[in-house]
Amino acid sequence: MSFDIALSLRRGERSLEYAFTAGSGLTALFGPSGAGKTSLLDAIAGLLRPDKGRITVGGTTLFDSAAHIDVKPQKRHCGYVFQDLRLFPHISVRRNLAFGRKAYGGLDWDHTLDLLGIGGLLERMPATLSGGEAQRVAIGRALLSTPDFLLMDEPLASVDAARRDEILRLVERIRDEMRLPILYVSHDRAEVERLAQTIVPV
Ligand SMILES: Nc1ncnc2c1ncn2[C@@H]1O[C@H](COP(=O)(O)OP(=O)(O)OP(=O)(O)O)[C@@H](O)[C@H]1O
Repeated sequence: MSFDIALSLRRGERSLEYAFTAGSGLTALFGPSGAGKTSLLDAIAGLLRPDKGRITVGGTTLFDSAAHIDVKPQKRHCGYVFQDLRLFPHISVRRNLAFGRKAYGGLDWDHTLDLLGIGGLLERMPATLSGGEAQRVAIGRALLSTPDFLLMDEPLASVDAARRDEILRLVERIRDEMRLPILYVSHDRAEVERLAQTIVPV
């Protein structure tokens, strides 16, 4: 089982509830703006504490209020591609990618740069990148930390129509070659139907 989730959390006045299980491959969280997709990703990454419930990813329990389990964010081994990317603006692409990278036993650097087509961007600063380039660097940073699973929050949000298909094909390659559990947020039905093994309406 990739994801086994049953939890409730509060955001301001709102109470959000989630319950689903998903097998291997890519699982899409699909729903309108404000439905609570990002909040769930934050809870799985350990950035937001649920009121109660359970989060199990790839057989590892990350949070279980009944059993008093709450694994620290840095111990969850999660690659998170944020909706707003959050590249560090003051350091080069190379240093952004090196951040959090495993020194030994990590993903192969050259292969990852090749896969993402970002080898030529290493000395650039994030502010000089196009939306699609910045998106690929953010995905690269998440992958190079050699995560146990990936959280991707609308990775096509800052990508123009011409680059859309390129990033979609990239996500398909990551899904098929790396075989990580992936939780992928989108509000685009065609995108979700193309990519996902499991679709979870939120
Ligand atoms: N810091 C906060 N304080 C109070 N309410 C919040 C906060 N962050 C989010 N919310 C509310 O929680 C709900 C879920 O927000 P969330 O960002 O998870 O939705 P989403 O489905 O990811 O939306 P989008 O597709 O627009 O990114 C929304 O109603 C939002 O207004």
